[in-house]
Parts: sequence; C-alpha cells; structure tokens
Amino acid sequence: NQTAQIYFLFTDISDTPMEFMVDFLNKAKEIADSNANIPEELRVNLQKALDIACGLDGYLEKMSSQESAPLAELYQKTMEHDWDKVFEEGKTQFRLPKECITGHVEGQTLKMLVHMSKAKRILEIGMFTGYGALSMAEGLPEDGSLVACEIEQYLKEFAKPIFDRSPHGKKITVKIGSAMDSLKDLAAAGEQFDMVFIDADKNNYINYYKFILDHNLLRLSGVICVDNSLFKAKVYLKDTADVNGLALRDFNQFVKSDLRVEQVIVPLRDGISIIRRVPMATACAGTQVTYDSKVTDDEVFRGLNGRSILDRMRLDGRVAYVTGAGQGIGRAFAHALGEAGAKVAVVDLDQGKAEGVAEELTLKGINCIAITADISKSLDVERMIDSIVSKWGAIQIACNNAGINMNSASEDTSLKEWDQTFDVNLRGTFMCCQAAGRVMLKQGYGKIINTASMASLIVPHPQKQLAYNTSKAGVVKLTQTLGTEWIDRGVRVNCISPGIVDTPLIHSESLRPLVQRWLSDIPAGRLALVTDLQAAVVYLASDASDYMTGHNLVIEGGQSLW
Ligand SMILES: C[S@@+](CC[C@H](N)C(=O)[O-])C[C@H]1O[C@@H](n2cnc3c(N)ncnc32)[C@H](O)[C@@H]1O
Repeated sequence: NQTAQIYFLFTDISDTPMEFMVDFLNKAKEIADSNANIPEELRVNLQKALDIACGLDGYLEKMSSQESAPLAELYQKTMEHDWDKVFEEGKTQFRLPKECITGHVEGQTLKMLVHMSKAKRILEIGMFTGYGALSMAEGLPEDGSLVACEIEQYLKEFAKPIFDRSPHGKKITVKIGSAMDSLKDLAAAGEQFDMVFIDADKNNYINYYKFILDHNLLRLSGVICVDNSLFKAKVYLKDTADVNGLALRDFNQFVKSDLRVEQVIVPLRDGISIIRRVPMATACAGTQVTYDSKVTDDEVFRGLNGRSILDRMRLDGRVAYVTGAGQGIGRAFAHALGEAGAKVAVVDLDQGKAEGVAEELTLKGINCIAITADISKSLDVERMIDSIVSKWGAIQIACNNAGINMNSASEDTSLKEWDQTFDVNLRGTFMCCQAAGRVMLKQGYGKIINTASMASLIVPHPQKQLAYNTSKAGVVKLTQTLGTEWIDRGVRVNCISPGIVDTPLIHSESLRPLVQRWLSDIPAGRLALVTDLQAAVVYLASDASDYMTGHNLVIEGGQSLW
C-alpha cells in the first residue's frame, strides 16, 4: 500500500491517535489473516478501516503546500541526528525524542494561522530544533518577529545555521532557560504577542496558559495554539493513567471553562487547540460576572455594541463610490475603503484609469466596478448613482473627490477658467452630494466625504490659484451646510483638506521648482503622501465617526499653522 509506505517514512513510533489506530488495526488484521475461522466480511471491513486510517496522514502530506528548502533541511537534520548520543554525552539535559518535531503538515497549519490572524509578534514555548518556529516565521510579514523559549542551549546552536540560511531566520530570537522564567521576563518588559504556540513540558501547559492570560502577554483578540492537546487519545480514553495525558485532559477542561476565551481542538496529528481571546462583551454575554468594584462595566469596557474600536472602523458590506479615483488621492481612497471591507465603485473621467484601478482592487479581492463619468455633467452624475444603486442596491459612502486646479494671476483669470474650476470642484461636488444624499436620506443612513483643500484655510503661495482656492472654500461651506441640514436624518457630511500632496500633478514643469519653497513652509518637513490620507477617509466613512458632521479634517503636516 503506497500511502502506508509514505506514511511510515515520516515516523517510526506511534505518537498520534491516528497512528495508534493504525497500529491496532494492523494487529487486528494480522490476527484475522492468520485465523481461518474469521468471516471474510470482518476481514474486508478491517482492511477498509485500515486503508482509511493509513491513508490520511500521507494524503495530508501530499496535498499540503510544499515546505521550503530550509524547513526540509531542518526536518532531515533532526531525523538523522543521534539524540540519545548527545544526551549521553551530557550535551542536553533531557533525552529528546525526534518525534517531538512539529513537521510538515503541522508547520504549514501554523504558518496558515499566522497569515490568517495577521500576527506580527509570535511567542513559541518549546522550540526543539526550530521547525515550528521557522514555519511560523515564514508566515510573518517582513517586520514580524518570533520569540522562541527553549531550555536546551544545544538546540539553539543546532537550529542557528539553518535559521541563518533562511530569509526568515532573522525574525527569530531564541531565549534559553526555563520557559516560565522567560515568560516572567517578557511580562516584566511589557511584551505582548498576537499568537502564542505552547509546545513544551505538558505538565506546565496550564501554568503557561494562566500566566499568559493573567499577565496580558496575549493581546486582545490574539490566538493561542497548543500542540498535543489530544495527547495520543489519552485525554478521552477512560483508562488513562499517563501523567501527561491527564495533564492535557485537565488543561483542555480548564480552557473550556475559561470565559475569557473560545477553543476548538483540531484533530490534526496529535491535536492542536486553537484558543481565541474573546472581546469582553462575548466573555460577559449571558453571565452574571461580578467584577472588582474598581471596574466600570459599560460600553467603554465592553466596546460599543461589543465591538472594539478597530472593528467599528470596518466597512464590511457597505457600498462606496469615489470620484476622481483613477489616480492620486482618489485611487488611495478607493483602495483604503476597499481594504476596510466596502464594495467600491471607481469613478473617473478617464475610462482607462477607472478600469485600471478597478483591476487593482479586484486583484486584492475587493468587489468593485469601474464607472466613467464627468461629474460636472448632471446626466453623468445621475447615471453614476443609478448604476451603483442598480448594481448593489444602496450607497452608504459617497466620496466626492474629483477636482481640478489651474494656475493664473487673478488679474488674468479668465471666466472660462473660473467656470471650469467651479463646474467640477463646487457645482460637480454639489450635484454628487445631492444625488447621493437623496439615496442616503431615503435609507436613513449615509456618509458623504468631500475632498476640500488646505487652500480653504490659507492662501497657498507663490503659485496663483484664485479659482481653486475659492472653489475649495465653497466645498467647506457646502459640507458644513449639508452636514447640519441632514444629520438628523442619518446622513453625515464631512470633508478632508489635504495639504500639498506628492502626486504626479505637482511634478509638472511649472510647479516642480516650487517644491523646495513649499517644504520650508511645512513643519512636517515633507509633502503629504496619498497614504497619509487613507485612515481619515476610512474613519469618516465608518460608524466610529457618527457624531462628526460638517467637519473639515485638515491633514497638512502643520502647514496651515505656520
Ligand atoms: C515538543 S518539543 C517542541 C517542538 C517544536 N515546537 C517544533 O516545532 O518542532 C518540546 C520542547 O520543549 C522544550 N522544553 C521542555 N520543557 C521546557 C521548559 N520548562 N522550558 C523551556 N523549554 C522546555 C524541550 O527541550 C523541547 O525542545
């Protein structure tokens, strides 16, 4: 049986419930085969059970993504090493069984959990030769880090050359000593982790777990993974006398009853518990928890409607549009709203640009459509709103960002330039606000975010831009008026006033020489980047800003204050 052969390549000592099951079935099958009185049907059924049990681990190995070359090397080096000899030579304090390595499927599972939980800081308790540590480090972002606690100095040296060969090894710091002492040091230093992997001495699991939660080593909504939580099935077998099995049984029960967390045990290999720290609202739901008298049990403590502040900034299920989204600030707004969970209509005068940004969003898994519209034309504005509503049935977020800027000395400003600027910047913004506002007033909910400008507050110089400055001052007054007129019907209107933003527009031949001059006027010492504005649009689009209306949120590196 080929799958059985693959399976036996990986381990020669039974260590997991499935491996024990295979052993027992093999023995039963042997007995059946050597006994002529056994009914054929029993033999056939035993073989079927054996095929299922035998095939599982090999199949999981084959179907899980391949491990990296350094991980494969680490696995092989661990398997080939003579661990009894190093123990007898006094190089390790304990006799280390090579089977305690996490290995391919579990390593990939941990790496996947790191990705899914977006962990940046990981704590591992019990590193052995570093297979799990390196697997998790591979799932971390470039600036992520992992602290591995290990009692054996020998193992740190064993793992080092392979960590050094991996591009992810630099994320790992090994702390040698008893894990409990290391946890105390980490807590004293105020460290916190997004994910903890407990995989050391089984009798201490409960102490590690309690210490981690009681000393806030796990951040809010962090995850603890625990290896061997099925402990060779001993946690649920009635006749268990094994101390480690009993320790794990108590541990599982303790976690199950702990209101601060939720747990599942995944029956992979020897069992992996995934334990999530729950928000206070979930922890307290349906329970009569009585706190210490110093605790104020209110919405600040539990989170408004049970949602933490970052959850309240999520835009999942909302429909947004952004005008002028083909480039610059509008493109950054479209990405930001999409990343926060909204569906986004990417609106631009230039069809190619709108489609380009929509393609970017699609690649990131954001639901979107591209719409070509000239927002200075009322028919285009109506068509834009109608197509969004017919596609998605609502509009919760309207981001009126499209604008133009032309430079001329005021004595030379033509009426054509004035009208064109006002047609887009003010009349166009008004038409968009009105069309989106009508939909939102009917819904009883909406967030309008207009792009104004620092030019609404100061007169940027030395460039001359009368029409632009005046139109943007108009956008602020439009925002204030609508913001107060519609708030009692659930529609908030705010605007963002960026300072001078580093977009292709300011690299034009006429403006480029002015950059040095502008920089000397900006306390922050640099121009704004479009990414500096993204959090503001998400905040104003979210429930977290519900009490804010008619506001002009100025983001200019302090320029308007000098
Ligand atoms: C099951 S192995 C860890 C496997 C490892 N997580 C991996 O990915 O391959 C357990 C490790 O915990 C270490 N260990 C046991 N007791 C410890 C303690 N009190 N403090 C720190 N490490 C300990 C052992 O030396 C051993 O290397």
